[in-house]
Amino acid sequence: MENPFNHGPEYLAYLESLPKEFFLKILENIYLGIYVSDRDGNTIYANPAITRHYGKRPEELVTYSNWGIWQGIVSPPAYKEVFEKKRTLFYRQMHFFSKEILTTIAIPVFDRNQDIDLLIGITQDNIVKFDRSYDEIYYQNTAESKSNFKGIIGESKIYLQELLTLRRAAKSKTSILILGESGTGKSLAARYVHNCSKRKEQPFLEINCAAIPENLLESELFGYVPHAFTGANPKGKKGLFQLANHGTLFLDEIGDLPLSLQAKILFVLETGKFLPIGSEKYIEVDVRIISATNQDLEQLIEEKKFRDDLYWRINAISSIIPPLRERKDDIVPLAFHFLQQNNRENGTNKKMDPLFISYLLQYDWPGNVRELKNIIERCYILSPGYNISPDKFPRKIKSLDVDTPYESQGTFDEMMTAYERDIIRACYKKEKNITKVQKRLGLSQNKAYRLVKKHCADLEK
Ligand SMILES: Nc1ncnc2c1ncn2[C@@H]1O[C@H](COP(=O)(O)OP(=O)(O)OP(=O)(O)O)[C@@H](O)[C@H]1O
Repeated sequence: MENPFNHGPEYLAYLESLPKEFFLKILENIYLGIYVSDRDGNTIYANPAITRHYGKRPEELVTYSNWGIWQGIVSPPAYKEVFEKKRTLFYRQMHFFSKEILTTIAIPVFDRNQDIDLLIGITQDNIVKFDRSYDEIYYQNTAESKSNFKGIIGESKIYLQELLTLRRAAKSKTSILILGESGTGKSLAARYVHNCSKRKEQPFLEINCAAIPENLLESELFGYVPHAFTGANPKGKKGLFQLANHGTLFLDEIGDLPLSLQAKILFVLETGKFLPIGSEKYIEVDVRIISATNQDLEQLIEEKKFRDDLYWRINAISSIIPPLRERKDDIVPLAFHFLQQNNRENGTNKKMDPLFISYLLQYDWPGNVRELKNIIERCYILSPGYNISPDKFPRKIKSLDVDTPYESQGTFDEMMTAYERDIIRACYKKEKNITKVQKRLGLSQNKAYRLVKKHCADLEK
């Protein structure tokens, strides 16, 4: 048997073991019209569905010896051209008598000398009424469709459920607290709430409370009057609360908000007004607050670093965005989405190979969606060809794959040390404690201590 698809020997043997009746059953029952001509244009096979398209029964067709018969039936005829162009052709044809439009694919099959051996024609009429279309099914089950929000990707039940909660909460003015590990998509979720709300035409402003020093944070949030303090803009400055009036203000990393500002924010939330720095006149605002953090706020309350009254105010509704490792169904759609972004920006059409995808699914993604996005971008940039293959993965991801074809990365001892390092570091990052690493990996106390010291010195600081 010819093996143009380079099947492995086992699969090839399996195919050869299947009985002829099995293949006949498939061909005869397929709803698409199929016929096969030899290199001289003699029709050597036609399946029953072809009758629906061309009004001729298979036995009538195979007795004709020349593909020229099609010239009086469909226009334009495809088959002569396939012999000239020697490639698959896609045609829209019209049936002369019924005036129906047919979609036809004419596929040349080559012999060892690259001459056309057979020609396969596949024909489909366009009158088929689809019971369901892929787009419809796919779209119904994705975050983009459920959310009406372009660029939010997800198919896992737990993620879609979280988006549903947020969408419902968006309808009111209630404060929302979004929790989740870093990189899970909390900021994106905040935007999503805004877009689902009546405020979507109004401003959406965000500030990262951890990234700005306390004194600047206050003037960013509340603004100041002219000459409020030395170094201030003489014209004064409007704060985010004022700029976001009628819209949404997103307070990212709210766990890092200094206590003094927590009191001020609580006041705005309770009264709907605030004093800009240096002013004695309250400004009234109507702002929806969404906050996010990856810290444990209840723990911060116990440590007296976060006010519990503010906590209850911002937490009218809370949503926990699950880490990516708990919603593996989202990994592939997200990866495709990020790859498409890169393809679009660069006018390319790179594809991920199946091994690449299996690596994606095996990894734990401690940096969540952000890490996935970065890895896809990195692999996209580093893969020069059409195919994105996993050899561009960072070693920490590759080391998880036990089925990787062997490729030498040094001596046996060097590879074992690298492997040991990956395991210990991954475990220590997760457990953050030597005793837990010891238990998790079933090590002796001494060995756990020695390995963590050896491989995780930088993580211990
Ligand atoms: N469901 C999603 N669909 C598409 N892109 C996503 C999704 N979730 C996250 N991203 C992308 O992943 C990156 C990280 O998301 P985002 O900044 O919202 O995370 P975060 O939880 O707010 O992170 P941090 O805690 O560090 O502030 C962003 O580029 C974001 O657009």
